[in-house]
Parts: sequence; structure tokens; C-alpha cells
Amino acid sequence: MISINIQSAGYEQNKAIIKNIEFTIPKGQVVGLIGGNGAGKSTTIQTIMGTIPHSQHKCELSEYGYVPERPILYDYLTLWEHIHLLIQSNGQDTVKLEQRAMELCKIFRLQSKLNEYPINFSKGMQQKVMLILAFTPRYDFYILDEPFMGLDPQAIRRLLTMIDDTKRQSASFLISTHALDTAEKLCDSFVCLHEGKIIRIGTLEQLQQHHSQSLLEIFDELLEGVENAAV
Ligand SMILES: Nc1ncnc2c1ncn2[C@@H]1O[C@H](COP(=O)(O)OP(=O)(O)OP(=O)(O)O)[C@@H](O)[C@H]1O
Repeated sequence: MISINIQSAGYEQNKAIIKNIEFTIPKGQVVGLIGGNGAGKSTTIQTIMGTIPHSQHKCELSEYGYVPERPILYDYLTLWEHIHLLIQSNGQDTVKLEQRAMELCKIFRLQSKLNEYPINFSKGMQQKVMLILAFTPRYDFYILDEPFMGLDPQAIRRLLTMIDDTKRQSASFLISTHALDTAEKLCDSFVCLHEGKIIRIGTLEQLQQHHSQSLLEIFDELLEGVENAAV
């Protein structure tokens, strides 16, 4: 189980963007981080990863796979060179990693692009490259920031299958997304953020409380409640 405990975090001294973010990610489970634009999802992820400039937090992580919100690619490396760089810097079995990377390139239909430069790929193809790099080594924990963004429907289905398979091997996931219909089916529980604070935590059943609603309807109601209370 991974425990996230963030007292406060922000980009400038004494200017907290997120506050009191506490939740756990049980082994073999997918936790969805949901919230509107600017709610603090990426800031929470950056804090967990220890890359936010100012923070008071306690999150003990070992190695993990990470897909950033926007693809991070080297201008002068081909797809194969990106994979190779990752394999060389990783302590796991090189042959196994190469096999796995090639398998993932096939899954995402990029096997014919190995000698091309990802910097020139379409947005969705670049997203696939980030997924291939994150899923090549086997980790116990993965942080995926908006992983479905730009993916075609086939790639979304394949990613969902990959997450499910990886989860079965006891890996945990923290996934930030606006794709609430997908999140509803994928995630075991949800952390709902608004203006840098948690407004609700729970499974879909716990969030539904009285009657069956979609995650989108629940989130809409939660926001309405918070906004009305603020008036
Ligand atoms: N590098 C930065 N410097 C200063 N402020 C930032 C920076 N990045 C984000 N912020 C601010 O932090 C707040 C939360 O942003 P964050 O990116 O965490 O939201 P988000 O929930 O991921 O939003 P979105 O769904 O739009 O990606 C916003 O008010 C944003 O302007």
C-alpha cells in the first residue's frame, strides 16, 4: 500500500496550490485522480514524485513508471534510441526489456517507426511512445497523468487491457484523467480534487451514496455543492 500525505505544495514560497491531500493506493488497485482544469491533479502528481519546488509532504516510493501530462522526447533520438536509452539506464534484464518494448511497439502499432524521430510524430503517436517507455520495465507502481489524451479508440482499449493485466500482477496505479466514463470502469476508487483540496474520496458505490449515478453526474453534483457553499 502506498500512502500519500501532502500537507501543502506549490510553485512559489508560501503560496500553496494544494493542501491536505491524504489518501492511500492499495496494492493491485487503480486510484483515479479527478478534478476540473486547474484543480491540482498534476501538482499532486509532481509533489508525489518530488519535483515540485516547495512542498511539505511524505510519500515513500520506490521505482515507478510515469507517463507525463505532455510527452517529453529528445529531439535527436529515434524511437529505437529512446527505447535503448531507457533499457541501458534500467537495472532489469536487457533481453527481456527489449522483448517487452517490441511487444509494446506492436500493441501500439509503432513497430514500423523504430528508426523515425518521435519528435515528428502526431500527438497520439507521441503519447504511445511515452506509454511504451513507461510500461517496458515492470514496476510495482505507475503514475499516469492523462494517459488517454490523444489516443485513438483502439489504443485506449489496448491501454485498458495493459493496465488490467499489470494490475493482476499486483501493481498499483494512480491515474489522473478527465475521461470520466473510462475512469468509472477502470478505477477501484477515486480522489476528487477541487481548488487544491480533496472534496471526496471513495469507490464509485461510496460516491453514489443514495442512488446509481455516473461518475460525471456525481462530480457535477459535488462541484455544484462546493460552489453553492462558497456563495
Ligand atoms: N509551473 C507552474 N507555475 C505556477 N503555477 C502553476 C504551475 N503549474 C500549475 N500551476 C497552477 O497550479 C494550479 C493547479 O494546476 P494543475 O496543473 O495541478 O491542475 P490540473 O488539475 O492538473 O489541471 P488540468 O486538468 O487543466 O491539467 C493552477 O492554478 C495552475 O495555474
